[in-house]
Amino acid sequence: MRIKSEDGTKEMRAVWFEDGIVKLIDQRQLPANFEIFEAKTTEEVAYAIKEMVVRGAPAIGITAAYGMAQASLQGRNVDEAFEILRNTRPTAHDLFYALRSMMDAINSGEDPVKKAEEYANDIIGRCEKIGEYGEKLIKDGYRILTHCNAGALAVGDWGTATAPIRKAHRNGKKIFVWVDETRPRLQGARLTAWEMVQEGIEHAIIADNAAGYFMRKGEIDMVIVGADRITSNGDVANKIGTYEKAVVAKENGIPFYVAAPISTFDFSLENGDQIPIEERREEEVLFCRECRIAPQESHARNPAFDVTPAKYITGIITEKGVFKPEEIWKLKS
Ligand SMILES: CSC[C@@H](O)[C@@H](O)C(=O)COP(=O)(O)O
Repeated sequence: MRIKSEDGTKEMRAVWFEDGIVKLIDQRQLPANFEIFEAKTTEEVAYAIKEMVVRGAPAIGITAAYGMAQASLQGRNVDEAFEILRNTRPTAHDLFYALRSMMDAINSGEDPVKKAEEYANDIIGRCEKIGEYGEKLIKDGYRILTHCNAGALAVGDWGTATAPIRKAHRNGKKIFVWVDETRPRLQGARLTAWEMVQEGIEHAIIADNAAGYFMRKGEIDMVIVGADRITSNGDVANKIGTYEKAVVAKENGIPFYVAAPISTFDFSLENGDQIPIEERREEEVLFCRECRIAPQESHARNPAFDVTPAKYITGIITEKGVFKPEEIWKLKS
């Protein structure tokens, strides 16, 4: 269930650690080019996270875990590495969860490389479980909408929102996936569509503002998205545009599911208003790839995430089962 290399001969994860180097499929380049980015220092790992060479909450966490292992292997001050990596992207909870796990392990004398590898395997294993629980919600013939990329590239393997989709497809259910293009970085059109092609899953890319049209026409049976942070009351931060999909889904009586491992849950926050929302460079909106699409005089705003209130969410698919937002307190350890 890994990602296939460009020539289809090798299977790989979105991120791995080899010879002291953090290696990443450069997600900025897909699907046009398949290139591996090599991060040899903490600063380069931080750059890869910040500039979205790697993106998606669980994959960001795994990259940070390898970054900590690398820093420790290089004899670098791990507190300093922790700070550098912590200040890359503010919304995805997995980043902080991974950094804390690594610091605890390092402080208690565990082998950091082994720990980072265990961390990656654990998160990917959790996502496979999400696939098993989520698959049961998908009926034969379902047409499923997803937003952004919550696939293998966003985790390392399997994905969160795409794990149930992949399992359903593998189990022989006939499914169809509506892929939101996901402006401004086009994670849907570039990355989710690329993964659907790799898996041979029937799909169509739609403009971000087209989902409501298809919902009203009765052409969407369910929505599954990933999450960057989930708070105690079941509010969910995810890629900008998720909120409006959830509201329109509820209006049309379409079930709206969020898929995420427990590493994405932040029980220290009561509700979604407390989640720090990353605001990225205006150029991401003013340009489409290298081409400026807006007048030279215009400015833009670019929040990378929004918060979907719990009341719009039918269920949260985790490695421990499917929970209503008001039930997630049961997952608090
Ligand atoms: C399994 S990934 C879940 C989320 O991280 C994903 O839906 C998302 O919003 C990614 O945002 P990105 O800005 O591409 O890192």
